[in-house]
Amino acid sequence: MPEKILITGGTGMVGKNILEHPKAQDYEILHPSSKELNLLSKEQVKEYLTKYHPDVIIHAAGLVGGIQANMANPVGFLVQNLDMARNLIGVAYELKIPKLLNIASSCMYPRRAANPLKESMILTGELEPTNEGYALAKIFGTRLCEYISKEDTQLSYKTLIPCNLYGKFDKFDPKNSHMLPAVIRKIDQAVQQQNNEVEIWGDGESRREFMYSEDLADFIFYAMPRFEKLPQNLNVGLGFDYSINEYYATIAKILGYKGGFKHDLSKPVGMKRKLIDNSALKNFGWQAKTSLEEGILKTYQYYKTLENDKL
Ligand SMILES: NC(=O)C1=CN([C@@H]2O[C@H](COP(=O)(O)OP(=O)(O)OC[C@H]3O[C@@H](n4cnc5c(N)ncnc54)[C@H](OP(=O)(O)O)[C@@H]3O)[C@@H](O)[C@H]2O)C=CC1
Ligand SMILES: C[C@H]1O[C@H](OP(=O)(O)OP(=O)(O)OC[C@H]2O[C@@H](n3cnc4c(=O)[nH]c(N)nc43)[C@H](O)[C@@H]2O)[C@@H](O)[C@@H](O)C1=O
Repeated sequence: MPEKILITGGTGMVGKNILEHPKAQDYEILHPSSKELNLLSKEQVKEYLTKYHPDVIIHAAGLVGGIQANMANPVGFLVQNLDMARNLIGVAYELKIPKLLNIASSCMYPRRAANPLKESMILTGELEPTNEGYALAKIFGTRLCEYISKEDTQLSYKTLIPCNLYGKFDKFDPKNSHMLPAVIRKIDQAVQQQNNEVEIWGDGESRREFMYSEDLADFIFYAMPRFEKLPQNLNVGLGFDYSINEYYATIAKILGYKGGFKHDLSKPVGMKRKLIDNSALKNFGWQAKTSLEEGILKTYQYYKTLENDKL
């Protein structure tokens, strides 16, 4: 019998990349949308998990957005993400679901911690204010998994800490999107409209580590048969980063934009740098395969398939 996996967030970017991965066929996968299973309702979570009792849960659901969405709605980002984690992880624990993989984020590292950010640095300092609510919820889920795995050794609840992600099924609208899809949209529009100036938020000197989402899906299927060996908390990133200016320049090259750039210093910039340490990931025996250029091209091709009303 194949292992039965429940994926939350199966309609999102990470979830869809997991479901599209060739190794998904080796498992029986349940992937309810939020309409079928609203994680904000403890009753629904209990009913669903009691009915289906999966062997593994991959928690990839959340309220997710870029810096501006986080700043505009800190209450939602804190409360919804915390409630989803509390209901899902809490009920899984009550029902003794054996394995759970919680997806956190590099946002939960302290804003002033030295880079590269090691797993041991969680809760060692003040958080970045632009996404503090979201980070607190992610820390809550991460610690809850740690406590459960310690308290009941029959249960193995682990956390992955990905860097920024991008790829197919990303969000491209300027209010909610992360930097990379936002820039693909901006530069594509400039090319289409023959504009010669694109605006960069901030001075462009901040640095980010962006991994192609398909690579995270690949890591998850690498980790599944090795679940017991997976560290309690594991950074999943590339081991290198680029400045925001470099991302704009690379996207411009791939999309054929020849115009200039202007920095808007009134826009939020967030963390100066959040490069995660990938030594434990390397020891675990995996590394990302997609180059930035290849990932941008594939994401751009996906973007061009979207109808205007889906942007
Ligand atoms: N994108 C990124 O850069 C990064 C993401 N992460 C983490 O990865 C995970 C996935 O992110 P990503 O795929 O980008 O996010 P998306 O915004 O693309 O997808 C979010 C998913 O969460 C689901 N969801 C939202 N609210 C609920 C709810 N109340 N009940 C059930 N499901 C709900 C949505 O379902 P529906 O559509 O049916 O409402 C959707 O499937 C998140 O935990 C995120 O924090 C970590 C680091 C970086
Ligand atoms: C992974 C992590 O990602 C989020 O944090 P973030 O990395 O700060 O978010 P971001 O991708 O939106 O921005 C990255 C950088 O890029 C700069 N930037 C330039 N120009 C644009 C631009 O046009 N749009 C955006 N959004 N940013 C821009 C922007 O000023 C910033 O310096 C968390 O909220 C949270 O969601 C989370 O988990």
